[in-house]
Amino acid sequence: MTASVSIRNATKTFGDFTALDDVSLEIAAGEFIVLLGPSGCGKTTLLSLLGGFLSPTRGVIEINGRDMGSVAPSKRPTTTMFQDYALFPHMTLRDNVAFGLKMRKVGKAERHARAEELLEMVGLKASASKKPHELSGGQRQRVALARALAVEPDVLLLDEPLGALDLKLRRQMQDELKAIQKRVGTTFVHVTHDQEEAMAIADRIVVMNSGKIEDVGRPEEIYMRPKTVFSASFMGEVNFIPGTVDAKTDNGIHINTVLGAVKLPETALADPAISAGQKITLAIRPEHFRASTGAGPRIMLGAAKVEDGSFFGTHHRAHLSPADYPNMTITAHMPQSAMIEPGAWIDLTIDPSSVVILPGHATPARPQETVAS
Ligand SMILES: Nc1ncnc2c1ncn2[C@@H]1O[C@H](COP(=O)(O)OP(=O)(O)OP(=O)(O)O)[C@@H](O)[C@H]1O
Repeated sequence: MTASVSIRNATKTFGDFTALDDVSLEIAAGEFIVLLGPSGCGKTTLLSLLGGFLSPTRGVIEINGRDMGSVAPSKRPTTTMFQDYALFPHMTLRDNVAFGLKMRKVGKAERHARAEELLEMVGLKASASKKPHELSGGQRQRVALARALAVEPDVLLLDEPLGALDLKLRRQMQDELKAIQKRVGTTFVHVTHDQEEAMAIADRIVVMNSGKIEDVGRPEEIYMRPKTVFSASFMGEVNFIPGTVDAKTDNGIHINTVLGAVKLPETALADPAISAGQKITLAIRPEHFRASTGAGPRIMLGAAKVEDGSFFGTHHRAHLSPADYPNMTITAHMPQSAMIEPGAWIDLTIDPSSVVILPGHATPARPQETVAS
């Protein structure tokens, strides 16, 4: 009913193009893994290697410790649910869900009982005798999920299964998908380019870029402690401040930035190997700025001028230009009570524990908007 997955040094080339480049990943039995990344980063290629629709050019795929190298897709303990989960239009929902069991020669009474059980789980038992055209998009998607689970795969592979749904339904289905996964305990590997979806459903998110894994972690780890500039910018909004490591001491990491010198705790390093003299980027989420001094440890980033601001109820969202580097735009969430008027000057401070020191320089000085739709 559930299985661990081991991907070791998997590479997939198409001619001289490398779609997947030396990817390794361990997935625990019963985990909900989300492969997240922009179009063309290799998510579907990786899923296809797991399902057996593609063979790796190099590397090994194991499911529950068994090498899948010579195992055909139909013989693998996996089922793939594609975005265009075509249900059979002439069949009832019951027969759609029972179809895989029929192919496996399971008797009618047993497969119908199992189909009804699964339809009940997805909230559609009362509609078992309906045909797919009588359903909404979300309901059809639930039938497709029940159908995929009917054959009891150890690993369910989902390729943008919610991509065809409108935003509201998609959010609702994300909650349902997560609840169902926890109930059945099957290992889910789910592909999406929607970072909110990844945050909502994943036990762990795998951030991919140009055929490589950039970052792996729980949603809060990826958001709060990203490992790379790409990962930080793909997951929500972030400000990048370029700098250089001046010195690493027992007392902290001394950094020169375009906004002045700062000292940060060692825990701020995304990679402990970052060393003195190296180019780095400070990543700061908009909600981690403070408008002025207050309780607790903080570092000053100097004065900044308010360019514009909007009131969001819980906070102001302001665009600021630092006095020391006016070409940079910083996006900051300021308290409700802050005086956010264009032209006003405020002191920018941050809690040092919220800053991440990333290796390398990010090219844009402007904050990265969320990439996902
Ligand atoms: N059969 C193929 N032949 C040649 N190139 C391919 C083939 N399949 C995929 N690619 C290329 O490999 C890269 C990765 O494709 P893949 O479908 O894995 O991306 P993806 O991350 O799933 O993107 P999307 O979100 O758009 O589906 C792309 O540049 C794609 O054009």
